[in-house]
Amino acid sequence: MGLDACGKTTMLDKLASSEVVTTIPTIGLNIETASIQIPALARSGNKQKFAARVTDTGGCSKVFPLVRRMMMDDTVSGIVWVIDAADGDRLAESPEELGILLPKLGVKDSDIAPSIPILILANKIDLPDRLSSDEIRAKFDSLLENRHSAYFETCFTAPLASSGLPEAFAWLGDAITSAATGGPNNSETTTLETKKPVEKILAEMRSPVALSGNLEEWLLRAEKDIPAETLVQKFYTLDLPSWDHYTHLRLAYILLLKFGRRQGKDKIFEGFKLYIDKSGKIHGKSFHMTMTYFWVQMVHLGIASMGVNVDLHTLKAEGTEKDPRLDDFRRFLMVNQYLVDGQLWADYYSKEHLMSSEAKEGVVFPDIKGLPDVLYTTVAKPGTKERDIISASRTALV
Ligand SMILES: Nc1nc2c(ncn2[C@@H]2O[C@H](COP(=O)(O)OP(=O)(O)OP(=O)(O)O)[C@@H](O)[C@H]2O)c(=O)[nH]1
Ligand SMILES: [Mg+2]
Repeated sequence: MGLDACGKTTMLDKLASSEVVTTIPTIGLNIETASIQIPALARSGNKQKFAARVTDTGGCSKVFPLVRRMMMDDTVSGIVWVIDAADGDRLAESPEELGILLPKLGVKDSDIAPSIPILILANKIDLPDRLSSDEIRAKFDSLLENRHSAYFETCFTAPLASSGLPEAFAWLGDAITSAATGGPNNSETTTLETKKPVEKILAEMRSPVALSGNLEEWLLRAEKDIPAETLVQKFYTLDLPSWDHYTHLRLAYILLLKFGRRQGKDKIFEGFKLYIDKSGKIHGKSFHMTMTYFWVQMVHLGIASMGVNVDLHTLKAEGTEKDPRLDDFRRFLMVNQYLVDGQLWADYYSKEHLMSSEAKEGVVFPDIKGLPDVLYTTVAKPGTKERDIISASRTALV
């Protein structure tokens, strides 16, 4: 459980099928239940499987009364509470909602350590504007005092092995077993610990194995995805099926090709800002100018790398037929595989620089290395990684 848009459905889809599928907000009383099996590490270090029946409730607090009722009738072995670590605006709301729920689980007196273990998952740690673990823990400390709980940092959009989930569910598995057998864990008070360092999760997310896993998922997704024009239409009617890195790149690809560099870039800036402000689906996020510019630049470079019939600076088609076509996103991904790395910005910008208010409100130059230049990319040998090509001259910010 957790507030809306924190990632519950993404997690469930991931655990149920081991692949991330497109999510739309789980609305109202749509309560989904699925069986999951997670490869987890037992406390002993041995590999084990965690199997469970899990219910995804949707984050809307209107469903909470129903959930509470369900929990009283049903057997609840453990609670997984998900937090959007990058949603600073709603961080206070999250423990409040959990606080409303906990007394309904049969334990009214908070100084009795309840036997139901609570797994707190701070999700979306891949996002640069995520809160620190200290900030998050501070909000939950008093609520979880004397309760059997643990805190883990996760990224549901990362491959399962590096998502932090196996370690987190290993803890939950042990905790549930101990609670059932009245073992030593039962009397354990709150242990808010990060079991896997964030740096490790982030490094693993960028490892060749993880990125090739992402690429495989994305290629499958691109094969079955809605047509480009439908996506654009949904973008303008504020009704996209998801708002993730894949969707951002696909929109940038389509808009740059459809309208050319200058107009396409403006449409991306204006459209993304409008979508974040008005769609009502994106909480706690505001438009980030430099980040958007960075990805526009990367997608522009990617299109240029396709060796196609367009002017490389303006992205205007030189022939009558546009090549590549708007629906060639799959080919675009195959040529520009490194773009599945949502942390690519970290090669160019330090987190402090990118997260400064100056960078959010206007475009700033990178502080680690210059952005690559379109012209350099076009002379690169096939197979050369874009990230290896460093432009000596700083790209004009237009
Ligand atoms: N960057 C990033 N995005 C994530 C992560 N986990 C989920 N998301 C995105 O967050 C958005 C919301 O995720 P959902 O799984 O729909 O959230 P939910 O909690 O089910 O939301 P409701 O159904 O509205 O309660 C989607 O666009 C996901 O792709 C993550 O670890 N990192
Ligand atoms: Mg959902």
